[in-house]
Amino acid sequence: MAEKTLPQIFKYVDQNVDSYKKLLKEAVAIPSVSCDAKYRDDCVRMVEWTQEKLKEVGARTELRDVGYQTIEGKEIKLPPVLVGVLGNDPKKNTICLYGHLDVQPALKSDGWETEPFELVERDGKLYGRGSTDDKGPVLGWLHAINAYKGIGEELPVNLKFVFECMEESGSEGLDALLIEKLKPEGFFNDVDYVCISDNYWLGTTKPCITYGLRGISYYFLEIECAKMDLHSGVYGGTVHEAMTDLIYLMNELVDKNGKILVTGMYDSVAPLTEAEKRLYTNIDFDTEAYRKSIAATRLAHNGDKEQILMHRWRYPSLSLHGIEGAAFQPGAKTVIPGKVIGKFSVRIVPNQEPEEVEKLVFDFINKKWAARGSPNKMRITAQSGRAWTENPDHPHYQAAARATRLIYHTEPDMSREGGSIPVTITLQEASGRNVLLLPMGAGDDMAHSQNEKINVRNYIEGIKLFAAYFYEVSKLAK
Ligand SMILES: NCC(=O)N[C@@H](Cc1c[nH]cn1)C(=O)O
Ligand SMILES: [Zn+2]
Ligand SMILES: [Zn+2]
Repeated sequence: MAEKTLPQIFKYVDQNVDSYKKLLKEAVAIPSVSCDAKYRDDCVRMVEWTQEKLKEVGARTELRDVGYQTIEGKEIKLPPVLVGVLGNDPKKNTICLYGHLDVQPALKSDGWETEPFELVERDGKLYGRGSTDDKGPVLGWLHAINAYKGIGEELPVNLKFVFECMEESGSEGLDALLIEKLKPEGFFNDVDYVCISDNYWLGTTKPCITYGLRGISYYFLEIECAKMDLHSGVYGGTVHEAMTDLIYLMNELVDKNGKILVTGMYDSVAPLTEAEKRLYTNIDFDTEAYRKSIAATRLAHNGDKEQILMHRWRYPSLSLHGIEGAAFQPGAKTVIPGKVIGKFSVRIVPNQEPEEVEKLVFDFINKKWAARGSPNKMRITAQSGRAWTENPDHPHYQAAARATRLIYHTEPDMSREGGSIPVTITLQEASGRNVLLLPMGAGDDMAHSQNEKINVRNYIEGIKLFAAYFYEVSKLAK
């Protein structure tokens, strides 16, 4: 590949900004919300739409069936997984790219300034659900491939794709597809590296490359006191209320400083070594900017940088997410909910196994429930995914760092991330190869939140970064 290829690609990308925005607008307009069965057809539509785009860049694609999920006793078909292959030159390195096409729910009434499923450009930012998590990055890969084609240059690597539409809901069916089908079929045989772009820079100016993720153990805690909702003027004072029991249990889980109260939760957390402790000192992270960007009054751990990073990356945290069945709509509704489902999760960390964490939480809740002596019905279920870490001293990381320096003219931080991408460790095990997370978006993109956005700069420079990453990986020894 000629010396001037990358500069030509960068120029091509700059000339095609409008078409990249247009495609992201189309993708965001498909409300592929995976956690709500009523959007299941949109999830399928999103997978099929992406399949067409993958075909347009020349990939061989197939939609793999991953069966059904059970929601409230009903069997619902899971969206298919989009699997693709582009190139099979044995002289070239092969990268397996993973991304997800589903999104978290969003309603304008949640507090969005504009319609969440309509991509809107304002002040150099593209607002819309999925813009940064993860539709922008997935399209970024396709645009980077297209840019090579656009300047008439052969792609310097072979690519394999795994794009799913259930990541935000525990990646149901994906592990089985990878381990029981794709691996035995030889899909990973020629894979040399795995790359995922589904996380963010730590701050807003400095790029990073990510070598660790927390896992997640998500709980549904259901309490039922009656077969229907009740008038509190008629039944209040005469029944043991489900909501009262639920609030009691949820309040037992974590203290006001965020310390998890579930017995044994910290026992198997990997011990902090002196060498690891030193790593946090050099990370470029402005806790005050982080605090201000969310308008929080005060951060935990007195806002100490090292402690904040450690509690995002290497210690478990427990969050209370919501209560299904509670009267959350505006207005003074005087109902006693008949059944409520409390939702909370534990972000789990290296050395903690999901089964072990689930047992600790179940035992703790059962003990508290027995002590409460409530006559109501209680049920707790969980879905979990493991934590992941990788060796950042690998040539793969050096290649990604060279690509990043070329685009952003600065040394990227080697970071870990507090969020979870359950399939990462499965891809690491199935391929036996080095896995790397190459984020496109910035730390203030507000994924999962109101007014999710991606900066135009991150989207466009991210496309160039992906193209440069292909080039750098192509130079690694076979
Ligand atoms: N971008 C990754 C991401 O947001 N992952 C989710 C995964 C999830 C959601 N529910 C269960 N797992 C996350 O919340 O980290
Ligand atoms: Zn994501
Ligand atoms: Zn997400």
